Amino acid sequence: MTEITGEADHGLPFGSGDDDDRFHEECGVFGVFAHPEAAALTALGLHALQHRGQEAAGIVSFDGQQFHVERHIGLVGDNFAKPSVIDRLKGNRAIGHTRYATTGGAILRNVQPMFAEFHGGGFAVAHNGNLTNALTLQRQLQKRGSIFQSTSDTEAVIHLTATSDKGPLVDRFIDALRQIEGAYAFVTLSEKKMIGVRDPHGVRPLVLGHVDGAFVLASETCALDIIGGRVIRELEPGEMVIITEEGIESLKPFGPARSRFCIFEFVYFARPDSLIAGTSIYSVRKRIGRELARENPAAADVVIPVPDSGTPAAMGFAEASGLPFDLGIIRNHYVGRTFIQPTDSIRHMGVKLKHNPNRAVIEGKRVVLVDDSIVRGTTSQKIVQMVRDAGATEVHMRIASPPTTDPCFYGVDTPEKSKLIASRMSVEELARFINVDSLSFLTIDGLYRAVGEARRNNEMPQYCDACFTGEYPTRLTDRSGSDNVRQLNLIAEAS
Ligand SMILES: O=P(O)(O)OC[C@H]1O[C@H](OP(=O)(O)OP(=O)(O)O)[C@H](O)[C@@H]1O
Ligand SMILES: NC(=O)CC[C@H](N)C(=O)O
Ligand code: SF4
Ligand SMILES: [Mg+2]
Repeated sequence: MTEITGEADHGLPFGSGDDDDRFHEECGVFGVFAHPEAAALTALGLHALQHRGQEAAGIVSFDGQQFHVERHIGLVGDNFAKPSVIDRLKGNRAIGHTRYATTGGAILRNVQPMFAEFHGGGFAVAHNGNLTNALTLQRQLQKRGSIFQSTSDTEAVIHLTATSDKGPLVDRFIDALRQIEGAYAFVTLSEKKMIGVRDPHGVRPLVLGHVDGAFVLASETCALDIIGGRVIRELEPGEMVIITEEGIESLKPFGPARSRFCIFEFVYFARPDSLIAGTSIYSVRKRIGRELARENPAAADVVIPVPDSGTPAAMGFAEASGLPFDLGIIRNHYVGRTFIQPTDSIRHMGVKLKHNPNRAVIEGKRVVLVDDSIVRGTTSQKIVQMVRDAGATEVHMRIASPPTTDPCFYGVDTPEKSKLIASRMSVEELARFINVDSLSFLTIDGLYRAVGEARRNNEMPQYCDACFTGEYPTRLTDRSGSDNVRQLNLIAEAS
């Protein structure tokens, strides 16, 4: 996992430099406007969004005169639970962020919300997503004199907004958004406004809600639940909402684009108790498991999830196949992510620390193991060995998504293509590698069926599924440009 303090920032446009090659969470954004407990509610909202990013968290508030900024490496609960911290975040409006880095290392100066003093006032920005032309923009801006304070992609938006020749802040922000490519859900705070906006394809989620009559923006509905708030609706792809003392206004600043929401949110990222398009993620995951069982049945005695992420799909699998479901692997919840060090030997040990077999339900059984995805194959290899050592007579692995063959450039930290095991091996080779009696993945159409479509529309896919298909919904300018995108930063830095 990421070494947080004292880490040299590699400055790469993609990937945080994290040497643990999983599909990691992305980021969580939250904001509340015109509520006397704005900072406390934001801390709670971020706590509910902790699963989306555990490296760092930050809150920016505004008290009518001044902005207050608290940004920390580490978990929300470790940094924002103390009343003294919340007391420093004065004001009745606040925005917050939980980060898992995708561009720029996990160091303090990349922690969000980012904040800048513009001509005309302060501007704070919280971003979930990743820009695919950030490095290209950064170079152009630097040639024009911009001095970047971080190595995060998000900062380009601040410079583009600051240097725009348009008039009011909203127009300058829109001007900036029209120049960026990639995926984003932004929540911003200026002296008079809180703005929420989703990219034209709506790759990343953002919901609008309210609590005690105050407007709230959040990545997921679970962040509204924790504060006793209510969902109003999801922002539409390409929609911007502007919240002021006077109320709320909705704009569509971009041309028409097809919705391409991230299908992996259903598979893994979002919390199971969150709703997307009114449907619970938990129920979609169970449907995914049912599809998986229909497509890939297994002659076995028991269905066992790889916790936590494989659990709802395993329940669906058991239901559709008529096999008993049992907790054959117990997960230790006290193995924090930062506890696992980024060396190969200790990474393997990390998996052992996290999962332990429950021999009582495994011994002498033909086991179906269900997990949501195989990224590098480390988890599967270890878990299968564990289950065999605990006395399973056969092990059949069923994966609740198609093979992950391509990296995500939209806000999920993924290993490069060559490290994605499914891009290098056929299913048969992979089955041998992880040492199972059989291995199957859900088909892409099976996944689309589980999210409520008849099948994938191959001409115009309804979702972003690029990590399974290699078909990216936006340009990847930094990757295709002539510049060497892997140029390193000149400074190594400590937080
Ligand atoms: O093939 P690998 O590279 O080993 O990665 C795949 C595993 O990583 C994720 O789980 P993770 O352990 O990160 O978290 P979880 O507890 O939320 O499932 C995912 O759910 C798989 O179980
Ligand atoms: N995972 C994310 O959404 C990260 C947001 C942004 N790209 C960053 O690295 O800070
Ligand atoms: S590439 Fe995969 S993880 Fe990334 S946004 Fe698309 S579907 Fe989601
Ligand atoms: Mg998992």
